[in-house]
Amino acid sequence: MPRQTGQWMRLDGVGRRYGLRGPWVLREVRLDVPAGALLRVEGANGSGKSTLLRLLAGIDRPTVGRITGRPRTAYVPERFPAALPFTAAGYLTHLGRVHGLRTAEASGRAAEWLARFGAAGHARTPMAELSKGTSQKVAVVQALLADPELLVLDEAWTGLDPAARDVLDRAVAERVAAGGTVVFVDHDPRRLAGAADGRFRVADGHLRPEAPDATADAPLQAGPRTVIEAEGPPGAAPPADLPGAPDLAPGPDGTLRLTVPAAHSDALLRTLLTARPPWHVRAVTAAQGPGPDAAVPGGNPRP
Ligand SMILES: Nc1ncnc2c1ncn2[C@@H]1O[C@H](COP(=O)(O)OP(=O)(O)OP(=O)(O)O)[C@@H](O)[C@H]1O
Repeated sequence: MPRQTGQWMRLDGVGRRYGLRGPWVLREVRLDVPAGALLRVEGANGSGKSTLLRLLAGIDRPTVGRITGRPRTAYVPERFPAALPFTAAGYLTHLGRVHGLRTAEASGRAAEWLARFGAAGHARTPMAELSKGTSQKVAVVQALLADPELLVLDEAWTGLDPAARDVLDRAVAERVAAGGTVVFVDHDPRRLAGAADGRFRVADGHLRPEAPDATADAPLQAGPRTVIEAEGPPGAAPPADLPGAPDLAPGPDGTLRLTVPAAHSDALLRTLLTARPPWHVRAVTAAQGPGPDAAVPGGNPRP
């Protein structure tokens, strides 16, 4: 997909209440959604996060106010309707066509994405027979299938196994790197920590910007670390100013192994994937063994 520039969606004076006399769940929401951004929405249970995401996804309308500038949008709902009369591949191909893909393209992409999420073996399983985790993979794949400009993820990682969560992290980084925008809610505060361009909190019906991602700060040099195996163009040095000051070491088959605090892994992935020319990410795994106290820093200085 060509890189998007300057495409915005705007929420202006948006309010939502359910029923004529229901309480206002959201009031006077004003939000500019820029192209090429990763935005996180936080808030207590029942504060209105899903309500906001449904408005952003375009599957619900504001009671008052205006939403302008709708990009091509895909959405992973908090609850995915699993009991649909399709096989997984049949459903995804159908959805791909709804998103404007030709049948062969839709079924090819469905197969690729199912394989990437480790669910290729379930392509022909009826949706109603899928496990919860596989059903969630299908929910995620239907949204990724057609390279949406705006991807709205409501707790999309919940129910995925760790490998699939990593795949989704990477897919999000790729979407943003390609100029798309991703808006997400997740109960895990470490989800894509350090990578978000903006954080917002829903409280008392209002949406307010939060301070820049505090989790990107130095204390997260301690804690879990992620190993990224990446392959660059032949003979190329790694991009300058790698986020998270990764430790660098040769990996298998001519790859470079970058070990970074987990909180910085998405920002690092994004830097690698958007390098010119881009680096290819071969594997992303959790680091084994002792943390950074025992590691020898050998990477770039922190930006
Ligand atoms: N379809 C609906 N009809 C009536 N009330 C609704 C509907 N959807 C949400 N609500 C109410 O709106 C409020 C906000 O709900 P919402 O699901 O948006 O919150 P949330 O922040 O996503 O919650 P959680 O973190 O528990 O998922 C709640 O009081 C909820 O009961």
